[in-house]
Amino acid sequence: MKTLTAEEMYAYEKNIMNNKGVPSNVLMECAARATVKQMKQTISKNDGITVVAGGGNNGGDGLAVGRILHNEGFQVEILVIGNPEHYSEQNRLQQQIAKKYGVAIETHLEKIDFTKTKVIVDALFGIGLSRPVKGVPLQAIEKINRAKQARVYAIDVPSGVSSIEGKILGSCVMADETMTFGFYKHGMEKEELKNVFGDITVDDIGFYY
Ligand SMILES: NC(=O)C1=CN([C@@H]2O[C@H](COP(=O)(O)OP(=O)(O)OC[C@H]3O[C@@H](n4cnc5c(N)ncnc54)[C@H](O)[C@@H]3O)[C@@H](O)[C@H]2O)[C@@H](O)CC1
Ligand SMILES: [K+]
Repeated sequence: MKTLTAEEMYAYEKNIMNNKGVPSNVLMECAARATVKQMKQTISKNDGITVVAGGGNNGGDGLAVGRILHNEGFQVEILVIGNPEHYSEQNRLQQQIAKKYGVAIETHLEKIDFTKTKVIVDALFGIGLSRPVKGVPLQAIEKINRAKQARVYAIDVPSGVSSIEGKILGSCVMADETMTFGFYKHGMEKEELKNVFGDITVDDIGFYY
């Protein structure tokens, strides 16, 4: 399996954005729609869906997934974790859109009941993870992993897996499925990490360089 490191993936995305003129939010919408399409093969309308989003663009993907599913009649709640001062531009935009469509956005981990939700979307960290997870994000990862009744969909990579080093940085989400974009990410080629990613689907999200 050919995999790309975070650095190679950022360079690829940058080329598409700068040299082909495809805006970041277009890539994000395509990534989100690809994720929703994959999820709809296994989820049903009665399933409660909890999106756990970070403050970066991986969180932006999660927010877009949550908003699309909400608009299609699914029961969705979104938790956004992170310092509001550090939300990425795309993350802010996705929060604004989701709110305007009436999606419930929570920012306190303790307000979310992980023991009942049937579906969890892990959008805490993607290829931007650069150090071991601590504090509230770590608590969120632990809560996700304890929710055995839920099917866990990781966006791009399970949070806690470093696509820079191709390994787990301390602790990570154990996903049932991982939806990744463009290329497989460093770490996915490793046999010993197979149960971290679950079933992996790669979607080209429609753009080539
Ligand atoms: N237009 C784009 O750039 C696209 C981005 N995509 C998504 O964007 C993701 C990458 O987004 P970002 O570059 O914003 O990065 P992430 O969303 O993966 O990470 C966000 C932030 O977390 C911080 N961080 C790193 N390690 C941390 C830790 N241990 N604890 C707390 N904070 C930590 C970093 O400073 C980073 O700014 C991809 O994985 C993919 O899901 C996709 O939407 C495809 C298009
Ligand atoms: K993730």
